Parts: sequence; structure tokens; C-alpha cells
Amino acid sequence: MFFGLAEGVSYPTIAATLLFAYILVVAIRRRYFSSISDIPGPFVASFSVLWEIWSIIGGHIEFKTIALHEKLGYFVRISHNEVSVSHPEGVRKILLNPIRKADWYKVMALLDHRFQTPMSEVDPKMRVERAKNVAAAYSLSHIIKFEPYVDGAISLLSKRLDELASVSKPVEFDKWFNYMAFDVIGEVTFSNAFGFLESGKDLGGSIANSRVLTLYVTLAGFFYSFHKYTLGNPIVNKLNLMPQQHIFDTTKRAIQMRQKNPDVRNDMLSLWLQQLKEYPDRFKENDMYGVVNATVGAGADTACLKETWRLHTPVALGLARVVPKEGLTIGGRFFEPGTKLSIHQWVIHRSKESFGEDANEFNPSRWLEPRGQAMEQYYIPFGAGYNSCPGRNLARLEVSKAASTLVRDFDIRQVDPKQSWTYECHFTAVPYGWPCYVTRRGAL
Ligand code: HEM
Repeated sequence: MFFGLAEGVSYPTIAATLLFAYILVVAIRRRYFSSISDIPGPFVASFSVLWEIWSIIGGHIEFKTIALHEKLGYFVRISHNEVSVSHPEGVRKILLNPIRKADWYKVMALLDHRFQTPMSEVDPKMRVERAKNVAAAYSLSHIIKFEPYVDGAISLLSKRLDELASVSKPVEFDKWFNYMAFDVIGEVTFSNAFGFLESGKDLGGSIANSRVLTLYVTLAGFFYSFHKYTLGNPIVNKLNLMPQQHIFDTTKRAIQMRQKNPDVRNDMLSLWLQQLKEYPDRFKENDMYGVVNATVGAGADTACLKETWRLHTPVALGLARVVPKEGLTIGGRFFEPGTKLSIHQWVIHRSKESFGEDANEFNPSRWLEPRGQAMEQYYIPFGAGYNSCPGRNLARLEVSKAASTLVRDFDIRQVDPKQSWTYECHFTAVPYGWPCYVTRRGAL
């Protein structure tokens, strides 16, 4: 028997209706029949990732997540399969527990899946294995050897500030700190500064473009399968189509220049090249390129000190892990296997329960008071557990020296004293548009 289409009904109409019905069923199932249906959160988050995507694009996911926790409590459903956790047990049970990372991290194989790094590896055991290949380069005993080069970059920065001061030109610190961070990471990784401080310019547009790249990568992590077959595809990358990949071109050029440099030191790259030679079966050339890209990308983002890192934490996206097969109980609430649980560092760092009633205030002396010691367990600017930041030694060295030198040597005042600090949080908190006048202390 043959059924024809009713008059006025076309195949596209039927396809659209079926698609709509499918989306509706999925949304209803996620909203009402998921193991986290009872957890409060924005309506749109109960059936999609749209709340997270929209908040990341908006540039202030950190304050939105804090506000939700203040209103709704320890657990907030921020997407159909992710719960943001602010319970004091969260750091220990989610980050210090060696459980799988969320698939979002897979996007951190940059430019594409051939360049795996410890960051992109979601399995904790494999991540630890990968990290072993590169760990020595980040160790304090290795990093400390680069102190003279950090000092050199700070002196050059001071010289540039003197030049700007002499013509009363406002200083855009966000740019100059970025230049310094790039040059330091160049010295530590390739035995050569990139030349940002020397030229006083964003060479090749690397810094401006890395903002676009960061936003793209942060969003693409939520749609990894799609990214992998589109812009994260090796063919697309060979054609140079990855959005704003200038930073990787800059890194590639730095590696090429280093090969011609007769004066290379025992830099990070030399340790990784040695590893490549000694363990070719477990550390391959693409792994090395991946790690170099991750180090330059992460290392060039550095900003300020302990209380500042608490109040203005550089990473502004929840660190997400996946509940293991035996499930996980936090604060008396059981979470089923496969649920994504994330720790948002801004939420943890501004918790009044952990940091006191003055949690939203800049009060460095909290760390010197008796309560300071108990606060340490909730202080996680560099993450915590097996996936914590390997670059923390360099970050601490560089930021402590730069901040203290600048505060010692310069008077700094805003061009517009009433302007509040401006920054955007997509993946990291990136300051912009906050010009200041500087004058050398003691100068007439
Ligand atoms: C203020 C400065 C910095 C802060 C606050 C910071 C913080 C972080 C955080 C929170 C993570 C992710 C942890 C997670 O996903 O669980 C991370 C990862 C990472 N950071 Fe940093 N970082 C800083 C500077 C640096 C520097 C200077 C370098 C390079 C020398 C660096 C290299 C990395 C790398 C390679 C990863 C990937 C970690 C992995 O192996 O999985 N970071 N960082």
C-alpha cells in the first residue's frame, strides 16, 4: 500500500518537525529525568550548554557563577550534565582526587589531536605519564637558573617605562606585562627573548590574536567532536586555517631561530630534545611541539601576588572532572558516574565560609593572621592535584620580582582615577584598557 503526502506538507516540513520533536524529547529528558534534575540553576542550563557558552562569550562567567552560588547554595547546575560545586569538600574530592578530567580538556591538543599534551590528556594515569616527560624543565631547581634572564627582562621593562614617563605617555600595563611574560618564556624555553620588550610592539599581532584564539578554543572544548573534524583537523591546520594561530607561528619561528643560535643554554627545549632522543617510544616530536605551544600560551598569561591571585584569579573557567564509576559523595549529596563536577576557582576563593566575611575584600594581612593557615587548603590559583599548573615556579619568580621592582622604583597613578579595573574572563582573566602614568621614584 502506498501513502502519499497530504496536500501542503513537504519533506522539509516533515524533517523540521521530526528534528524539533527530537530536540524537545532530549531537552525534556535532560531537564526532568536526569540524575541532577533536582539541582537548581538557570533554566536554559537544565537542558543545554547554552548558559555556559553565553556566559563565556559575555566575558564574566566568574561573577555569574559566584552570584548563582550565593543564591542557590553549594551545588549549581550550569549545564545539562555539569554541576558547579562550592562545598568546602569540593577541592579535596574533585581536584585532589585522581579522577578523569572532562572532555573539554581534549581541545588543548593544539593545533590538532596530533599534538597531545598533559593538559589535553583526560585520563589521570596517562596524564601523569605524559607529564613525566617534561616535568624536569618546570622544576624549581631548573627554573631558578633563569633568574638573571628574568632580571634582564624586568630591567628592560623599567627602561621602557622610563621612556614613556619622560614623554608623559600613559602606560598600558596589560600590554607591557604581556610583552615581559612572552620574553621571559622565550628566554626560558628557547634561550632567546621574542623581542616584544625590545621593540615595544605586539610582534606579528601574537598577543591581540591570542585573545581570539583563547575564546575560540574555550568554546570549541564544549563541542570537541565537532572541532576535531573541522578546524581541529590536521588538513585544515596544514592550510593554516585555524583562527588566529599567530601565536603558533611565532613559536615555530622561535624554534627555527634557536636551531641557528650557537649560544643556546640548558633551556626547557634542550631538556625536551634530550627526552626525545632518550625515549623516542614515549615522547615524540609532536608531543614536544604540543608542550612548547602549551608552555608559551600559558606562560605568556602571567599577572600578579598571593592575595591578588585569590581575589583576581587568573583562570576563570571551572576546572571540570568526571565522577568515576563508583560515584562520588560531596557534602552528603551522591553524584552518579559520568556527571561532570567543576570547581570554579573564583567561587572557591570568594567563599565567606572559607575566607571569612571579608572574602570579597583585598586584605593581604589575612595570610599573616592565625586563620591564614586554614585558608591554604582552599587557595588554588594554580589548580590542585595531578593536573595542577607546572609553570607555578616560573610564575611566582617572575611576578614577585617584577611587581616588587616596579612598586619600589615607580609611582603609578591612573589616567582616570575614577575608572574601575577592566578585564574580561573567557578562559583566563585578561585585563585591558586601564592606562596609568608612571614616574620614577625620586625623579624631579
Ligand atoms: C599566575 C600565573 C599562572 C597561573 C595562576 C596558572 C594557573 C594554571 C591553572 C589553574 C592550570 C590548570 C589546572 C587544571 O586544569 O586543573 C594551569 C595549567 C597549566 N599551566 Fe599555568 N598558570 C600560571 C602560569 C604559568 C606559566 C608561567 C607556565 C609556563 C611556564 C604555565 C604552564 C601551564 C601548563 C603547561 C599547564 C597545563 C597543565 C597540565 O600539564 O595539564 N602556567 N595553570
